[in-house]
Amino acid sequence: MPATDFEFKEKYQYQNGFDCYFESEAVAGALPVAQNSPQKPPLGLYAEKLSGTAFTAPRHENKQTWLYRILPACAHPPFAPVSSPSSTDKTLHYIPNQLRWDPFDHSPTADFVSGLRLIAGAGDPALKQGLGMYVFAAGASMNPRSAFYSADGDLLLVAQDGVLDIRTELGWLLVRPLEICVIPRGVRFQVRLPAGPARGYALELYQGHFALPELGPIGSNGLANARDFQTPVASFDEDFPGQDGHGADEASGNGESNSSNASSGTATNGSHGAAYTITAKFNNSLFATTQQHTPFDVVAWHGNYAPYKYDLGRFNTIGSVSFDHPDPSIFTVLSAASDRPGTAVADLVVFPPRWLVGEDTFRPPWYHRNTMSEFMGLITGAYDAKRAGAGGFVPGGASLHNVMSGHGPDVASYEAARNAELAPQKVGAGSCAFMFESCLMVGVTYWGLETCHKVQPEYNAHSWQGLKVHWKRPQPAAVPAPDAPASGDGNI
Ligand SMILES: O=C(O)Cc1cc(O)ccc1O
Ligand SMILES: [Fe+2]
Repeated sequence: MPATDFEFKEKYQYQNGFDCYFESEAVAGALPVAQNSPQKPPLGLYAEKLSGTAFTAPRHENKQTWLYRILPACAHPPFAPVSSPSSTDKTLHYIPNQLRWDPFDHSPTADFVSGLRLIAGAGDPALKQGLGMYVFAAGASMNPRSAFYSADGDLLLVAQDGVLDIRTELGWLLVRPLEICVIPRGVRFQVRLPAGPARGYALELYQGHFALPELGPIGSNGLANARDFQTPVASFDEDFPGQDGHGADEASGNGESNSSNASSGTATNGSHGAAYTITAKFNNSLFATTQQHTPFDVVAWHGNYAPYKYDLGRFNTIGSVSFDHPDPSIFTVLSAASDRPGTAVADLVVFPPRWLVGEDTFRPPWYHRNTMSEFMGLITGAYDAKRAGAGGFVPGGASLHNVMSGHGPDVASYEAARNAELAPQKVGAGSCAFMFESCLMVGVTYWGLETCHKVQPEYNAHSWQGLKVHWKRPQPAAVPAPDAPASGDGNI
């Protein structure tokens, strides 16, 4: 059901900034003053610390959030394994072929968790190394009495089709196509679909966290600006069957009541009955437990380990205004560093609408082989240098150009760009492609190679087998006289 204006304002409130130390309380006075863990936290809440880095990580990397909640997260029976395709299909197959996928199917029945498919990855969540690349397709909201978290890593979601209404322990995020969000490792969340089926891409970062890329000589603004990242405000439910939450020394907060969630409201008695299911992704297997109380009971929080969203339309695109096609690193939105400076385990790169003005320049991406692997998706529109339409690079589809796998414009794009008149040209109007780029070699799951039935077998043949030979053997030239002037073939 679409949110009314009133619901919209109440529910989706954000704090602006990237990697800030935020604080938010849904009930005034819920945050303790000048300390984190008083003997009795305000309003009878429990204090719970959520660590995103080792306690002793350097201050500039340290990430943690203090949650003030009605019951701590540990209050649940043991988890039990859940059989699911994602728990079994995690063997990665390493092949050098260029791969492209037709748009992945929508799913009428799956919710976000059952509709999340590992397509490719590298490393090992148990070692906290590497990353997973996913597509998701959901036709149903998650049960309002359910929550999901991943112990494997921070989850970056790229909405491609449909709207994601995401309830997290720390508040609500509305994520629409052309927006992305990051849910940190461990944060429990629930995905609802207020506008029908949703489809998108996800990257799970098994190590470290995303940061904004260095700007170097660009200066202090540009690319994704820090103030455009948005983190939710605290929001909570009260549903604690069999518990009297109104002890003599405790005040009851006014829970934010969400009209689309039958379980929410201000009731603190056991009238609802049904249990909440918590599903955990742990070493790429799913486990579930049930508990009688809502997991969305965080009344206040403070810290710098929190979900956030970003509208890709706010990206400040920078490019060459003289000649040559620059490296795509100028399009980096977020970057997760490896141990080597400047070498990312995962970059999120976008290709937004932009002007191309390069003189005497082959304007599309050059042919190249990259020591990094490149997984690309298309949110909307068309990508320059790749065929659009059926059998091409299509919204909702994907491509993978692995370590040192050659790629570049297809024949038609090459010939067109080679002969194009080089007037200023706007490319990608109304379109947005993105890339997950990684320094790691990426393996593909059986689902990605076979079960999804989306691999385009003719991708290489249709793209590059027809490339023409333009080579012309030079005729022997007269040797220039030793006192002839320099050619002066610079750009001035
Ligand atoms: O391969 C691709 O399409 C992505 C890409 C784009 C670009 O502008 C330069 C290099 C690159 O890998
Ligand atoms: Fe590339």
